[in-house]
Amino acid sequence: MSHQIPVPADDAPALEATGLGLKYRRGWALRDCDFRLPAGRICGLVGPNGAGKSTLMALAAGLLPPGAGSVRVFGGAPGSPQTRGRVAFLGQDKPLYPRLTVAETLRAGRELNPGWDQEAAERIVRQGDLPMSARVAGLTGGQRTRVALALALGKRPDLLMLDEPLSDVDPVSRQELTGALLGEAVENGTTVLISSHVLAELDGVCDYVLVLGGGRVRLAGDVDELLASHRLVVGAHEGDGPVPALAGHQVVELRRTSRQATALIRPAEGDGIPPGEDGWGIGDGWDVLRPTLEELLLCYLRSPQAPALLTPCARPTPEAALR
Ligand SMILES: Nc1ncnc2c1ncn2[C@@H]1O[C@H](COP(=O)(O)OP(=O)(O)OP(=O)(O)O)[C@@H](O)[C@H]1O
Repeated sequence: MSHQIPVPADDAPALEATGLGLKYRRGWALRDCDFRLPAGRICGLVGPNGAGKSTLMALAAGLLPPGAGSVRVFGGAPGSPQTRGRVAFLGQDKPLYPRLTVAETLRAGRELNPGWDQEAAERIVRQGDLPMSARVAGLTGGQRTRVALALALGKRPDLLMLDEPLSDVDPVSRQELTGALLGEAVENGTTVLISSHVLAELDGVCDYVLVLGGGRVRLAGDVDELLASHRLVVGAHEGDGPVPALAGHQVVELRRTSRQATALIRPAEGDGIPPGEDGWGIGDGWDVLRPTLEELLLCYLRSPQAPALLTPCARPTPEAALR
């Protein structure tokens, strides 16, 4: 089926939040969140339980009104007629009608969504060997997830938000579905925001990350820029005192054994990337390694006190703050 990809009138980011917050009775679920997700990126949303990931997605989907600040979706208000058709959100509960068959579920998707892509939706269902005639009520949790994903992709959204979508899917199907999802996203220029606790699965998949902790943004930006502006350093060091080799750097995390210290560091000032691979000035006897995305994320998750870092493309524009 032909589908015209809506081209934004300007280069509005897929998501832009300024001072975004939401408070429940027990306290702030999300607070003072500033970040920007440019269109076309595959962004991993990471954080410990209760960090605010689902809350952020619900706000961006227009399911909850912000308690403070704002979030814009392609420059518009979440849930508004301007943005509703461009966004698909798959929450953790994956609501489907149990009495409908898979075919009837996809037909409902077609009737409700003007830009419906039947081929894409059927492809996802068929790859799981799911009979179109099967009733949703008789499907396993993983099979329901597949149907829910087919519905979300069939909508051909410009922004696809997936809240731990594959938690009940077996490892082989998980890998296959991730590949299919990304294939569709890259082909259509879809922006994807995907939350997951499986950090290894985000490596090689995401080109952007957003890390939340305690309802606040801890880390946000382009994966290559973030990896380039951090180093894992490993060297001999005894005792609990300061590690002289790390002076002049921002230490995100420092772990010690009796004879060795391992640290994730970044430049002390701003977000500058030291010039060249040997520009870190750590000194002889230390291994200076580029971290993997999983290592970088784990270090930030283990060190909630580390100062937040947003790469330049992840910072909201000054105009956004005035809206
Ligand atoms: N409906 C609600 N009523 C009251 N508090 C809520 C509600 N939903 C979420 N919260 C609280 O808001 C905070 C953020 O929750 P949220 O579900 O957004 O976190 P999360 O990062 O998605 O967690 P998880 O990884 O466990 O899914 C938590 O402290 C949670 O207890």
